[in-house]
Amino acid sequence: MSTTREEAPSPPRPDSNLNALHKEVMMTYCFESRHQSALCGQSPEEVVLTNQYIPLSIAENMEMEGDGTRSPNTLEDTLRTVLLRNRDQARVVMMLGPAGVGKTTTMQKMLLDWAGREELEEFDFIFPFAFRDLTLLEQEMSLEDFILVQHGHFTSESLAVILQSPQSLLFMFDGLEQYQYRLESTSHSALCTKPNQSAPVSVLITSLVQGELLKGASILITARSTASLSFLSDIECNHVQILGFSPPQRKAYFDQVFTDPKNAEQAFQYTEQKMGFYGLCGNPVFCWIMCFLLKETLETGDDLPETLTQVYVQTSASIFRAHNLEEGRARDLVLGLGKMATYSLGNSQLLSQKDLADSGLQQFLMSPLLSAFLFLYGDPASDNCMFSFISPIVQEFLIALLYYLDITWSGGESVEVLLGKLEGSVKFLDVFLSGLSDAAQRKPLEGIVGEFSKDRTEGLREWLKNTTVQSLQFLSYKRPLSYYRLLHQSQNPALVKEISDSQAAGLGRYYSELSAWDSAALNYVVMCCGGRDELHLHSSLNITGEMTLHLIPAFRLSRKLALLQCTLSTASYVHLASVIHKGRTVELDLSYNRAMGDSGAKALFEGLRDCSLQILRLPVCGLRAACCEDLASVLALPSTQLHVLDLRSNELQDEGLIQLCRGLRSPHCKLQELRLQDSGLTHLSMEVLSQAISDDSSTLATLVLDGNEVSDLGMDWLTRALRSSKTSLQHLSAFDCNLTDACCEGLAVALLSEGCSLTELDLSLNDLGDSGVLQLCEPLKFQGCSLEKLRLVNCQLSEATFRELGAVLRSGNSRLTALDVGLNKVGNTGAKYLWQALADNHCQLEHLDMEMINLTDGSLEDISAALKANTSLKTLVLKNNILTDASVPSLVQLINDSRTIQKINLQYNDFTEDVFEIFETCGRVKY
Ligand SMILES: Nc1ncnc2c1ncn2[C@@H]1O[C@H](COP(=O)(O)OP(=O)(O)OP(=O)(O)O)[C@@H](O)[C@H]1O
Repeated sequence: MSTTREEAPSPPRPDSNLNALHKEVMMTYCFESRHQSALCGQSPEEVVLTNQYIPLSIAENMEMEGDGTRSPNTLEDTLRTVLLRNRDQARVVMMLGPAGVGKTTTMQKMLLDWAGREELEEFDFIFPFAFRDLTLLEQEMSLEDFILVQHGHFTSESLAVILQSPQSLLFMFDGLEQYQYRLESTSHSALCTKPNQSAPVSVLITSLVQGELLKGASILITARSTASLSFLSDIECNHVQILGFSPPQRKAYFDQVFTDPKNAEQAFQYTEQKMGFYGLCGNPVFCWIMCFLLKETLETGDDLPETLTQVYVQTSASIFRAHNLEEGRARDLVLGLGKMATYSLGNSQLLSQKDLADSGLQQFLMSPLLSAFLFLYGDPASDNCMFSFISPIVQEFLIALLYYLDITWSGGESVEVLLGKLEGSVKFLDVFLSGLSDAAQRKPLEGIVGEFSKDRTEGLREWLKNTTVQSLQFLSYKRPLSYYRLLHQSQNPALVKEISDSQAAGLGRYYSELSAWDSAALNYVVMCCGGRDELHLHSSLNITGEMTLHLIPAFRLSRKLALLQCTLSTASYVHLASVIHKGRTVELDLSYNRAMGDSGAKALFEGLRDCSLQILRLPVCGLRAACCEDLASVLALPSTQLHVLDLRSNELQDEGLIQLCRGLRSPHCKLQELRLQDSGLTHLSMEVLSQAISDDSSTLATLVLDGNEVSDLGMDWLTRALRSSKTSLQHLSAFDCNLTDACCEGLAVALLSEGCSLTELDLSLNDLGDSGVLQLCEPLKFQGCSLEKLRLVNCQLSEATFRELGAVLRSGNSRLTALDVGLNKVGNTGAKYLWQALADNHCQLEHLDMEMINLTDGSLEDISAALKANTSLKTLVLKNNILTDASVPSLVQLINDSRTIQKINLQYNDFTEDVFEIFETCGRVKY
C-alpha cells in the first residue's frame, strides 16, 4: 500500500499573456460612458483616469476583526479587506449607497487600479458588468457564453481554463436597480453548477452568488438600496454602506475643482452653511453642481443660491442658456422630460426609445441638451438605445416644473392629490413645488421655458398656508416642522406672517426630534414673524452645533428659551452662551438635558458673564461639584441679574454647595430662589449655607432642600439662620430630609424669633411624630409667628397632633391659610378636630389637604357642619380615603351650597360608577 496521499491535480494555470491582454482591455473598459453635464459631473472613468478620485467614507458599522480592532473605514480599504479576507470562501460584497454617491466610480477605480497592476493582485481576472447591459440579454446561455458576450477577447478554450480557478476571479456587477429581471433566492436544484450549463442570465448570477457555480469566486455588487436583496438572504454577505464625502473630503473636492484657493474656500463654506442641512453635501454629484454654480456666480457676481430650488433652477437655466434653445422648444423639452420622469417613477428606471417617443421627446434625440438630463446607453439611432434620468432629484425637479407648466397634466389634480399619489417614491418634490411657487426663485427658468401657471402657484401657496395652520391647530407636533421646511423653501415672509397671525400660540412650541434642516426652517419662520417671546423645543435628542448655529438668530429674539429633555452637543452650549451673552433672554430652561454635564455647563456659564438672564433652570442635567465654582463666580458678578436658580437632581454634593455659597455670599448676588432637591447634600454643607443666608446682603427668599440628608444636625444650622434678623428667607422646604423630633424645638424657637420671616414651611416625609409637631404648634398660636403655609404630610402624626392643630386654627392668632396633613392615619376621630376648627369663625384656612387619613362615611356629619359654617376654605383634598357612594349626595350638595369652595378632590375613594352622574352635576368636584 502506498503511504503518500494522492494529490489532486492542480488546475492548469492560464496563459500569462492572456492575463496581460485582459488587463490591457480592462484599462479601456468603462462602466458608464457619458457626457459631462452641469447636473451629473464628470464621468466615473474621467474622474479616475485624470486622478481626480477622492476617497469616500462609509458607515461605521463594519464588524470587528478577530483581534478586536475595527476595520479600516475608508471605502477602498474596506472593500480590499473584505474581498481578500478568508480566501477559501466565496466572498459576496454588496456596495450600497444612494444615487450619485460614487458606487460606479469606485468600481471603475478598483478595475483600473487592478489593470494597472497596483491593487488586488490576488485576482488573476476581474470581470466587470453593468446590470443595465444585462437587461438586453433575454435568451438562456451558459456562464461561458455570458462572459464571452461581454468580453470578446477570450476564446471558449482559454475561458474554460480560466474558470477552473474560481478563487482567482472577481465578478463586478454595477447598478442592480437597472436590471429588469428580479434576482430570486431560487432552490438549489434550479441553480446552475457548471460553466457550460445554460440558464437565464438571472439564474447564472444567482448561482454565482449562492456559490453553486464557480464556488470560491468573489462577487461585488452595487445597489442604491436594500429593497431588492432578498436573493442574498441565505448566504453570508458583507454590506458596505457608502456615505459619500466627509467634510474634509468635500473640502479636498472643492480645492480640486476651483483653481483659486480663495474661491474654493468661499464656495466650500457657503455650501456647508446654506446647503448643509439638506443632507446632500456628502454626495459627489451635488458637490459638483455647487462647484459649477458657484464658479459661475462668483465670476458674474450674480446672486448666490439660498435654497435647493434655486440650485436646480439656476443650474438648469445655465444649461439651457448654453444651448440657446428657443422658448417654445425649451418648454416642449421640459414638458416631455417631466412626463417621462413621472412615468419612470412608477415603472422602470431604465427607459426605452418607445418611452422617449411617448413623452414627445423623439425630436430631441440627437440634441446634446437631452443628455444634460438623461444618460443615454448605446447608439441613439438604434432601437436598443436605453435611457435613465441622471438622478432621482433631477427627476423630481422636472416633475415639479411639469406641474406648473401644464395644468391639464394628470387630470389637473391638486398638489395634495399629487403628493399623496407619489408619497414614498419622492423626496424633494414638495420642496421644489414650494420653491417654484416663489416668483423670484423661478424667474431664471421662466425666462427660458415660459410662464408658470398662476392658478397653480397661487394654489400651492393656499395649500401650504392651510396645511400649516391645520397642523398647528391640531397640535400634531411633528408635522408643522415639515411645513416650515416648505415655507423656508418658498421664501415668502408675507405667507409666514399670515400663518403666524392666525396661529400665534402654536408657533413657539416644537415637540419632536429636530434635524438640521428643521432648525434652519424654524429659524426662518421665527425670523419672518420678528421673533417669539417664548421658544420651546422639547425632546430633541441630537441637537448639534450646526443646528444651534442655524437657530441663533431666532434664539436671540426670544425672552424665554426652553429646551427641555434635549441632548445638546458641547458646541451647542457654546452657541447658546453666545445667544445669552449681551442678549435679551431672561429665562433659560434646560431641564432634563441629562448629557450636559459639567463641561456643557461650563461652556454655558461663559455666556452668563454679561447677560439679562434672571431665571436659569438646570434640573437633571448631570451636573457635579466641578461646575459650581464657575457658577459661584457668575453669581458674584456685579452685572448678574440671576434671581432664580434651579439645580434640582444633580449630584452637587456638599463640596458643590460649599463652592456655590461663595457666590451666594457675594454682595452682588441677587438670587431669590434656590432649588437644590436631591443634590446629595448632608448636614456638612448646612453650616456654610446657613451663613450665606444670614448675611446682610442675602436676598434668598426660597430655599428647597427636599430629598437631601439634611438631618437634625443640618436643620439646627438652618434654624440659626432663621433666627437671624438678616435672613430674608420666606419659604423653606425640607421634604424627606431625614429629620426627627429632635430638630423641632430649635425650629419652634426660630419661628417665634423676631427676625424670622418664614411664611411657608414644608417638613413632609420626615419622622417628626407627635412629640416633634406638638412643639411646633406652640409658636403657631402666637400672633408674631408669620407662618401661613405648613405641610406635614406623612410625618407619623396621630390624633394628639390633630387636636393641637385644631386648637391652633381656632386660637384666632394663627395666620395659617394652608395646611397639608395627608398620609397621617388619624381616621375620623383625628380629622374631627380639624372639621371643628373649620366650623370656627377664627379659622382662616383656604386650603386643607387630608389625603389618605382613613376617613370614612362616619365623618360626614362633621364634614357637613364644618362646610356649612366655614367661609374661608377654597380647596379641600380628601382623595385616597374610604368614603363611599352613601356620602356622595350630601357632599355634592354641600359643595353646591358653598360660596367659597372652588375645588374638592375626592379621587380614589370607594365610589362606584353609579354616583358619577351626581358628581357631574357639580363642576367643582374632581373624582
Ligand atoms: N470618489 C470620487 N471622487 C471624485 N468624484 C466622484 C467620486 N465618486 C463619484 N464622483 C463623481 O460623482 C459622479 C457620480 O458617481 P457614480 O456614478 O459613481 O455614483 P453612483 O453611486 O454609481 O450613482 P448611481 O446609483 O446613480 O449609479 C461621478 O460621475 C463623479 O463625477
